[in-house]
Parts: sequence; C-alpha cells; structure tokens
Amino acid sequence: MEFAAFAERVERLEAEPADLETTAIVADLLVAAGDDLETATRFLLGRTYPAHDDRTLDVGPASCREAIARAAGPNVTADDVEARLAERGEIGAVAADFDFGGQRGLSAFGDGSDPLSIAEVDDTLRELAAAAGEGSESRKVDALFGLFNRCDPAEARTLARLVLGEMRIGVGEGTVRDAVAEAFLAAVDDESDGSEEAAVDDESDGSEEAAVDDESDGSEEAAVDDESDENGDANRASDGAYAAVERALQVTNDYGRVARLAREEGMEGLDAERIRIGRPVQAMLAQAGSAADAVESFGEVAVEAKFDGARVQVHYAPGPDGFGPRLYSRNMDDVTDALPEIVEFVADRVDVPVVLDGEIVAVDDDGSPLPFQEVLRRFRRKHDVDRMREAVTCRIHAFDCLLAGGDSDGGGEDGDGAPDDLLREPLRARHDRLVDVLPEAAADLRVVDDVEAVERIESAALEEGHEGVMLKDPTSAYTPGDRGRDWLKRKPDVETLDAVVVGAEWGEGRRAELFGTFLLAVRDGDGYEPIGKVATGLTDEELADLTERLEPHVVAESGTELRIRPEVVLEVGYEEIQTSPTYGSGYALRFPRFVGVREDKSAEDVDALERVARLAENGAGPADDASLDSR
Ligand SMILES: Nc1ncnc2c1ncn2[C@@H]1O[C@H](COP(=O)(O)OP(=O)(O)OP(=O)(O)O)[C@@H](O)[C@H]1O
Repeated sequence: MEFAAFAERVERLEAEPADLETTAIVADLLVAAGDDLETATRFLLGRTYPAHDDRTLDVGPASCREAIARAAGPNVTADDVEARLAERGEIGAVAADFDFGGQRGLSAFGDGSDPLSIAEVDDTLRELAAAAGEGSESRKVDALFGLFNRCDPAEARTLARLVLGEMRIGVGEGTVRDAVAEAFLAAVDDESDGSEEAAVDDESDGSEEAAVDDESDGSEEAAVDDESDENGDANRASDGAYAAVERALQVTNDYGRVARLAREEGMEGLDAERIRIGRPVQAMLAQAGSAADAVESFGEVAVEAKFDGARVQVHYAPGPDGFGPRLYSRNMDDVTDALPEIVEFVADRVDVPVVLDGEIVAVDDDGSPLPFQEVLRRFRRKHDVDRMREAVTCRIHAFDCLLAGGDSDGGGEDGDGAPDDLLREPLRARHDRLVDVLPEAAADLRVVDDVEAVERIESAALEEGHEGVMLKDPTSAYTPGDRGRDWLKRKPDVETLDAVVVGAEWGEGRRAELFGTFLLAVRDGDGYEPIGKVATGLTDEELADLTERLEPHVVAESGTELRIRPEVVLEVGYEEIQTSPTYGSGYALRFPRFVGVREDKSAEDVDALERVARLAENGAGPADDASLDSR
C-alpha cells in the first residue's frame, strides 16, 4: 500500500466525526492494505511495534523538528519549526505546512514519481528504532529527513504524528477491533439468529434471507449490505465475531497479527491463539467493591491480601532451549534486569514452563511489607542495580497462573505435551496450579461465603502490613486487560487519583531552572482533560527529577508555560473534588498535593473522568468507595 493512500484515509478519518463511519473507513482501509495489513493496522494506532513488544522509536520531538526543518529546505531552521509549532500547536499541522514537494521532484528518480510505500516507512522506522550508541541521534534525524523529503503534505502530517506516537484521528483500539471484525468476519454465520442479516453460507435461497454473495441483484432477495445500510448498520459482524477478535487481542496484544489472522484464518484462526511464553498479556484489573458486594455477586468469595507493590508477569521455560525467567511490568515493559533476586528465586524453584501473575513488594529485615514507593526505587532501575538490591529487598507474591506445563515431563495435563493455556480455567483451578508450580510464593487464597469472614481476613491482612484485600469470583476466567466485576479491591485508605501531566510552568527564583507547577489531566474517552495544577508536596529533588522526566515530552512552549505530551503519571492527593468551569474536565481538585510518580503506569492507565465524577458526587474523604465501579 502506498503511504499516500494510507495518509489520504487518515485525513478522511480525522475529518469524520461519526463513530459508525469511522469504523467503516477503518474497515475499508484494512481491506485495501493487502500485504501491508499488519503494518497498516499498527500505524493506525500510532504504533510500529505490537503492544507486547517494548521496543520504541525513541525519537524525541526535537529530532523530529530537525528532520522537518532539513526537508523543508535551506531557509528553514529547527527554531523556525519550533516557532511554527507554538502557533499551530500540533506537529502534524506543522509538517503539512512546509512544502517538501519541491524536494521530492529532485529525489531518486528525478521525476517526482518515487512514491513511499508503508512498508518502506515501516522498515525505516524499525531501522531507526534499532540505532544505538554514538551518533545514533543524528542517524535517526538523517533517516527521518529521507522520509519527509519524499512526503506530500498529507503524508508529512501522518508521518510526523506517527513518529511521535500521536495520531489524533479519533481511532481508538475499540474502533480497530470492531473494524477488523467488520472487514473480515462480517459474513461469518451468526448461529444465534435467523434474521435478515443472514450469513454468506446460508444455503437457502430465493427467500428474503438471501445470502450476501447471492448473484441475483435488483430483486427482493437484496443483499445484506443493502438491507443494513438503511439502518446504519452496514457490515455489522455477529457478536461472536467481535468477541473472537477481542479475545485474540487479549491473548496476543498485537492488532496487526489479529487483523491478519481474521482475514486469513477467520474465527478458527482467532480461537486457536494461545498465551505464549515471551509474549506478555495485559494484566487483569479490579474495581472497587465491598465485602457485601462480593458475597452478593459471587456467593463464594476468594479472598487474598492486596499486596502493596508493583505488578509483574513472570514468563519462564526452564531448560537449555528455554526462555527467561523474564519479568514484565503492568505495561508489558521488560523489567527483568532490575530484579535479579526475583529471577533467581523463580529459576531455582520452578521446573515447568509457566506464566505467572503477581506483585513485587519491598520488605524490611523481618519480611514485613514496606510502602509501595520503596518498590519503585527498584522496579525500572537500569543503573546501580546491585547497590539498590542491597538497599531495598524485594520479594514476589504470585496470585495467578496463566500458563503451566503441569506434569513431570513438562507437558500439559491434557497429555498433548504442550503447556496448558489456563486463561479460561476458573480462578480456583488456576490457583491450584500456582500452588503446584511455586508454592513458596503463592498467595494465600481463602474461599469464604459470608461478610464477617471476609472482614476477619481483611483485618489480618492489614495487621500484616498489606494494603487491603482482593475479593475474586472463584469461578471466573482470567480476562487480560479487563477491569470487570470479577475482581474487587478493598482498601481503607483515602483514595488518591492517578493523573497524567499535560503541561507545566517554569518555577521562580531559586527554582527558575526547574518546572514548578504541573497541569494534570484525567482520561476522557481517547483523550485527556485537565483537572488541576499541582505545585505543593514536592521537594527540590523531586522537582529536578520531574523536570528531567518531562523535558523530552515538551511539545510547545510559550512564555513560562509548556505543553507536554501525556506520558508521565503522577499520583495526587486532594481535599475535595469540585465541579468547576476552569478546566476542560469540568472538575477541579482542591488543594492537590504530589504523592509520587506512578512509574508502573502509562497515560492510558490514569483515572477516567467517570471516576472523578463519582468521587466528586460522593464527596472526598476516607473513601469506602464501594459504590465506585469505574476503576
Ligand atoms: N492478590 C492480588 N490480586 C490481584 N491484584 C493484586 C493483589 N495484590 C495486589 N494487587 C495489585 O492491585 C492492583 C489491582 O488494583 P487496580 O486494578 O485498581 O490497580 P491500580 O489502579 O494500580 O490500583 P491501586 O492504585 O489501588 O493499586 C493490581 O494491579 C495489582 O497490582
């Protein structure tokens, strides 16, 4: 697929406000992508690599501006591009403003007809991502310049946004998921209905339930498409098809792969996808809930301590041709090197292939848990790992088992020789396997059926220094990435908010070299809306650290104010949440205060506006937020 054709559709998507049309345009793009389906699907989401792969392009806004300036010709400097950015507010618009077309005429074939393909863009971006060491930054700028040099305005807009991972076209993961189902599975038989949206393989003919591929036309046996166009439901796939795409995405975390499987192997290919060692899945998440909620909804409740640490997924296949152990964070970043004692602990004890889910906690000399901030001193550390290992001791509490080779020969229990994918097994069975494979770290899971019993376990957990309890449905499957009602969390502490920094202001006086005030935003659909500014609760050291973290993400600066790409997540406390016209969210935090950086979270994980609305409604204060269900 030519990059120009991709960019043209991206422009249509940006111009299209209606969701239904958006899905149809995306579906059409996926069909048109041909051999480049995987790349096109990832590019739509602003990605070069699948979500489970933690490689990044690592191109900062400054390098992107430099490449644009060079492609724009000798009279344009990176400062000019920056000035234009301050006016236009967005890198895509800036890139489209410059006329690279003149350069294009001079490029390779001299006749202006050297169209970029999306495969070429993908190859170049991957090469650029792999560049490391001395001079790599300038090699990246060279490679980007080479691409911009061949772009028309629409291509330049798309390329600039892609490089910085900000597509801004209103296409979220849900849209791509629906579009995959509609592009490649819309014609699959939905056995649940005998309605007019009949299937391609419907044998009947001559009836009103005519098949999609019915050759007849202009007759009453109209095709499904025509029928459904009228009610705005063109190409809707069956519920089963959407569910199959969703599940395959949960298991693979790779939209490109899932799109290709849907096209080439249909529902069967999607259903055959399994969790794989070395390919992390998203963590299953919890909502807030009370003991009474849990007893009422589950009957029997599986109760565990809520460990106050950082989430980790362990992938390990023992043996000479094995894998790992490798450890992945909640965002599927590889954090193995930061936690050597956990790697040793697992390697010494586990003798079958496994994928485990758990929490890393910092402990004191007696083995009692330390506050969460202590773990973060270890979690993503790249330097001084040995020194920090001495300073902060970590251990793992495993609470789930997603894959295991169960019997002594390392094969699965079903005798097919392969480890078992346990995602669809009930929690109780998964926990049994966990106890089999790593009893030393398996969380204590107790199944009870009354509120008092839950409360007794909760008191004991708090007494031991844990954060609260998790209440789980013992019959539930493991649904990666899902924040459903199968897992409820209960903790007595005052609730804080996790918000992403979208702006900052330079400090004053002694702190003039540092950022001093941070504009925070919460999630609203696919975007972010501001909710307040935090300037208190920070030490000079923390300000310096935040300045260093945020500087690479500055996208525009005017006077003392900076606009910042949503990347860095802060945990903030507050006294109250009020409705307010000051911020786009419609709410404002009263007396916001900095609690810490949530290194384990990315912008997508911050709190949603719905949760803010509920907190505001319930009033702040110690949150027994049993009624909050949006977390
Ligand atoms: N026994 C346990 N089972 C599942 N998750 C646990 C357990 N103990 C601790 N946790 C942690 O609690 C988290 C579940 O809470 P939630 O899904 O709301 O994540 P969160 O937004 O990080 O919440 P919080 O800030 O309250 O930890 C999990 O992501 C995990 O890191």
